[in-house]
Amino acid sequence: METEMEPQPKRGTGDGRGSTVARVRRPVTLKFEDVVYRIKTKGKGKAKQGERVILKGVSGAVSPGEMLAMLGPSGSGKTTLLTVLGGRIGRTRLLTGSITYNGKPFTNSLKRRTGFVTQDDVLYPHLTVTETLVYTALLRLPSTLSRQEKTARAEAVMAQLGLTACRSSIIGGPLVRGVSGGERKRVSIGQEMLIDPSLLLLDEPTSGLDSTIAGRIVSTLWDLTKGGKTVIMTIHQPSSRLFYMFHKVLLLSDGNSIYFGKGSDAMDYFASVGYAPTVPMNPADFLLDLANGTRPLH
Ligand SMILES: Nc1ncnc2c1ncn2[C@@H]1O[C@H](COP(=O)(O)OP(=O)(O)OP(=O)(O)O)[C@@H](O)[C@H]1O
Repeated sequence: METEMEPQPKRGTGDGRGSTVARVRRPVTLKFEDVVYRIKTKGKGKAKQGERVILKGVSGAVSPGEMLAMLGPSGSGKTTLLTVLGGRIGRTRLLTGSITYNGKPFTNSLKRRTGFVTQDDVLYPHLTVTETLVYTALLRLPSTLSRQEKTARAEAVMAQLGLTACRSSIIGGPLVRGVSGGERKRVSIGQEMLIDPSLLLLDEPTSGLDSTIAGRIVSTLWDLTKGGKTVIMTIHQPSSRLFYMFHKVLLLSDGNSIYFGKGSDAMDYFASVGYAPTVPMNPADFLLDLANGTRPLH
């Protein structure tokens, strides 16, 4: 049976986190073109069922070694697009356009190499960080690997994500205090890292975290791209430091893509079409103002 395991990452030095030097064995180039997604809506009373267009012809591409951030106001379609790109919405008449992974449609083999971190983590509050990752490894990794190999994989992921210091702390929840929000998010990312995904999608991995912790998480994800992973995330309001870490940015406004390209080119592009801030500002804030239909500072 084929396993999806990659070589173990080498342990890093310095901050206790491992550096991701293992290359992805089967990198993924994702291209999406003119993606339209509709949902069915209920009419009031005797009114017939209608449809609402959530994504209105969105296009883009992301290559191995790149991190794509999807930005936009609340309700603009970021999570929906992430879910579509993660192969979690089946092809029906309601989803049209072309979405290819290395030139092919989403397959079961790709599903095994795809990690998806949802916005709301589902973790057991009474398990420790180590228990959470070891149990996930035992459940998710192929039976061709021994228990010892699976445990070693969990250990490697903990080192890679800087979780060693809190390895014996419980996760916690609303009623019982446990690890911090940033650590908790890293445990969720770790659960997906166990399968060593070629394609990693994350819904709001920094929401609710302060900018320093958010920065650490995005840096960790940036490190992952160096091994050839393809990383896509939705993000609400990144600081300018984070914004410039993204290789590509997709700005959504009411289901329309109003910018797709390098983060570092976004300001020049909008200046060239007549939209430039009159004082220096965080480019992400500027783009969100534009996506909200507010011309900043006017
Ligand atoms: N299954 C569904 N049923 C009803 N409405 C839906 C469904 N899926 C998405 N929507 C609507 O589509 C729009 C886009 O939702 P989506 O969650 O993708 O936005 P978002 O940009 O991720 O928002 P947020 O930043 O608030 O998470 C919203 O208006 C949402 O209510």
